[in-house]
Amino acid sequence: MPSDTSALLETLGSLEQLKKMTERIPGMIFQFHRSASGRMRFPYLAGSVALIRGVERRLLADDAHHAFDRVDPEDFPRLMAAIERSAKNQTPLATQFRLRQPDGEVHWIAARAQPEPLGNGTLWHGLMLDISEQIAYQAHLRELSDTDELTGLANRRKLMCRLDEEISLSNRHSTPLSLMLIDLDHFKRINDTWGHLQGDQVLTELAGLCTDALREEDLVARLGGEEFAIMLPLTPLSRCQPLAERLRQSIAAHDFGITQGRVTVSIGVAEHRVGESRDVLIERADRGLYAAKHRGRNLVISVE
Ligand SMILES: Nc1nc2c(ncn2[C@@H]2O[C@H](COP(=O)(O)OP(=O)(O)OP(=O)(O)O)[C@@H](O)[C@H]2O)c(=O)[nH]1
Repeated sequence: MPSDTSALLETLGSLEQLKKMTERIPGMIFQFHRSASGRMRFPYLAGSVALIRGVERRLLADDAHHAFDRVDPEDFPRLMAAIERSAKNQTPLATQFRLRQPDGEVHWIAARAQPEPLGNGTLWHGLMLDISEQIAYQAHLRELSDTDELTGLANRRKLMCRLDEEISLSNRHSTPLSLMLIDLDHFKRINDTWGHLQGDQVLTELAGLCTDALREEDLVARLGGEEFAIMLPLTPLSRCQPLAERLRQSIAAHDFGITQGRVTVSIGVAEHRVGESRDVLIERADRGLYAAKHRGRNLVISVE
């Protein structure tokens, strides 16, 4: 066989191998072009068809909007800004966005690409990867780090974050925001009499009672030990006080599986004052709680 024929066969072989490989990679390699007039297209696109299902590649070679139309509207401006920045500064494009599939399924895509200035615009060479699993895993980790293991309620960290958000809304719009601090009475005695496992059961049931008593917008959290907190957005003290009172009564009446009436709580309540810091709000609610304990427990005390 003449050597130029064998070289040609070798080249065809490696092209075939390259084609096979790009079809099997769990993502896409691409060239993306944006002209000086803003026209966008994918002159080259190879890889997993699952990434942009239902859009013909030859259409994308002519107009990238067939793919961009699928980008979540919340992510679209960020994606365009990243492209603009990369073209302007000639720095690598690195971004992620949600892409909707024809069946409504949403995938998170990470795109990385190197820009190359051309006379009539910019050509990027890059790859896209489906990172939905990593994003879901990160969300799961975040959920774990925000959750109290025993009761499944939000933990202190989560409460503090949400309080900061709600306080800033309350400051901006002068909307009411209330906070209850709840502490089990003589919980040590419950543990000592019935054992730690039964104590845990009481904490879990109490968490359920608090959650059942409130609206979805309210946040019930376990601060640690036998102390809980409830944040009530858009709720003034005049509404929070009777809610706390009702909750106190329902807990005192609940059968926890140990002698009825043995489980009670003390509750301190305070309403956020515009401009007040998170710590001061907590400190005022805590003062109410302390007073409730001091005056004999199984009480709700509001601090004006
Ligand atoms: N079962 C169980 N007990 C806990 C947990 N965390 C803290 N405790 C117990 O909660 C009890 C809290 O006791 P204290 O701080 O003395 O308060 P108290 O007995 O509730 O008394 P007052 O608050 O003054 O009414 C301690 O016995 C802790 O061991 C937990 O996760 N599970």
